[in-house]
Amino acid sequence: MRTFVLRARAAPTDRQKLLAAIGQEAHPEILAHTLMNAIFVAQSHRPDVVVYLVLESTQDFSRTIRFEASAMHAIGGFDERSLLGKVAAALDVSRGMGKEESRPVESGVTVRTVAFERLVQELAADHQLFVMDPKGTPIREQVFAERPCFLLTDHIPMPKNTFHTLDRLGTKRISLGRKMLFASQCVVLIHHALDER
Ligand SMILES: C[S@@+](CC[C@H](N)C(=O)[O-])C[C@H]1O[C@@H](n2cnc3c(N)ncnc32)[C@H](O)[C@@H]1O
Repeated sequence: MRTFVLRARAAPTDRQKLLAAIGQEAHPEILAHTLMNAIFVAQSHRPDVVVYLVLESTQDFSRTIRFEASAMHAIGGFDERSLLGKVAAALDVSRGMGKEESRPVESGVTVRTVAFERLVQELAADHQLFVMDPKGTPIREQVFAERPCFLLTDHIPMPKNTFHTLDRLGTKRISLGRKMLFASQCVVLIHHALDER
């Protein structure tokens, strides 16, 4: 199983704002590109993938949307409109939720009002955590266990405090080279590195 967590710090948790922001400063298209490259391959999809999108531009609570590829009956198209449509549908379902509630959206998709750091603490229980960082250990030198989980951000970096939490959880820093890439490009290279083993 491969797990990806995208911390989308600029992504609005309001459907209208999310969709209106496509191509604007918040760049919610990053969510669609990351989902697309995590789940889809040509003419098929990868069943062994879970993706968490954590949307943090909010008036109340972060929204964490979990996509489990093997449980999704209607994955739909891989274009931005379809993928952001799935995100928007989850945001609609999450309206009015209190802190740390969870609701099903459709088969394989759930939404929670859980924050990034809490999510990562939960994942640490049964995943090997990696935070993507151009200055980390080259991915080819890293040994992977059964359940690696890769942590990424949108265009806004992880706050410094988060690294203290991640260090406490034993998170390792992994590099895909010195060039700064999009999160979605990292996902492709991570899949490739694991596919080759
Ligand atoms: C566009 S980058 C984030 C850029 C952000 N301004 C920053 O300084 O972190 C998106 C995500 O990809 C990761 N990333 C980008 N290039 C990488 C590389 N060469 N190796 C490992 N991770 C990388 C970043 O760590 C981040 O999680």
